[in-house]
Amino acid sequence: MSDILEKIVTVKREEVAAAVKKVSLAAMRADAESRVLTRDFVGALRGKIGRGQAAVIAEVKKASPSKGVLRADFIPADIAQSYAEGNTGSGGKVSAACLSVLTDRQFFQGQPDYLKQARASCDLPVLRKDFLIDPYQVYESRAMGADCVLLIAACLDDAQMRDFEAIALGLGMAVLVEVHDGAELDRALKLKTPLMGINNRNLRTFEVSLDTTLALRERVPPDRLLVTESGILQRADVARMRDAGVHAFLVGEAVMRAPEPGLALAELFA
Ligand SMILES: O=C(O)c1ccccc1NCC(=O)[C@H](O)[C@H](O)COP(=O)(O)O
Repeated sequence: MSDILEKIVTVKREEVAAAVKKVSLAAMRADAESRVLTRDFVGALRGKIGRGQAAVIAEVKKASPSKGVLRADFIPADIAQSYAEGNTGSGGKVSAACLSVLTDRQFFQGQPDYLKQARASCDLPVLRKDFLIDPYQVYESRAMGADCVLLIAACLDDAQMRDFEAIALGLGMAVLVEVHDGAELDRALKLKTPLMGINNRNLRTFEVSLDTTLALRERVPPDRLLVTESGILQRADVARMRDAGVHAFLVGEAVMRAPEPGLALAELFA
């Protein structure tokens, strides 16, 4: 595990230990199980692709470890609405299929309330973007309203990925499993989820290369839905991915830095 991941995981263990003291695992589980209405994350992505449109998971991210603060006027509800409404780029109307909301406080300046605010402001399914290392956080994700959780292969062993996936699916959530290399992809393909995220950002060096997706894409079977993550900054990046048969995107920085995120989305995916 890289230095930054090591630090993040250490903080997450501390956060979980503190959270369990306030709300027990049993109480968090009961809260999660009482929230039965999830929005269909996979269906939203497949729907866009079926209509020949880009399937975009648009991110609500105030800051990141690699780039610092991305946006000073950070109002999650407004940003989410802007993504959901979309805009008309030169190629027609474009809107997001889903949202991704950073809930990590220490490294991304996020918080669970941002997810709640973003979800309440629109009808898009929402990914909780955080570093899950304990089952407690999977229940917590549903309790805060998430429709999908992220499982990062670099942070989890096979048994954890399988167990966390089972909990998430049992709660009606989708699972986006994230990989960065072939060994992680092989492990991820043992899961049931169709959502395979290939992160173009090396979490150790922060170096971003779209070649990561291009190198791994042929190893993703056709029954899975490949999501290319990170580093999609300009229309040429989108075109490169489309030429390679990749139609689902997780995009943060490019749209978060723009004055009007929905307009930036439309221009990027026109
Ligand atoms: O964004 C970071 O600096 C980062 C650092 C360490 C671990 C994860 C990190 N980002 C999480 C993400 O996966 C991105 O927010 C997401 O893929 C969007 O990426 P981008 O479009 O490049 O903002």
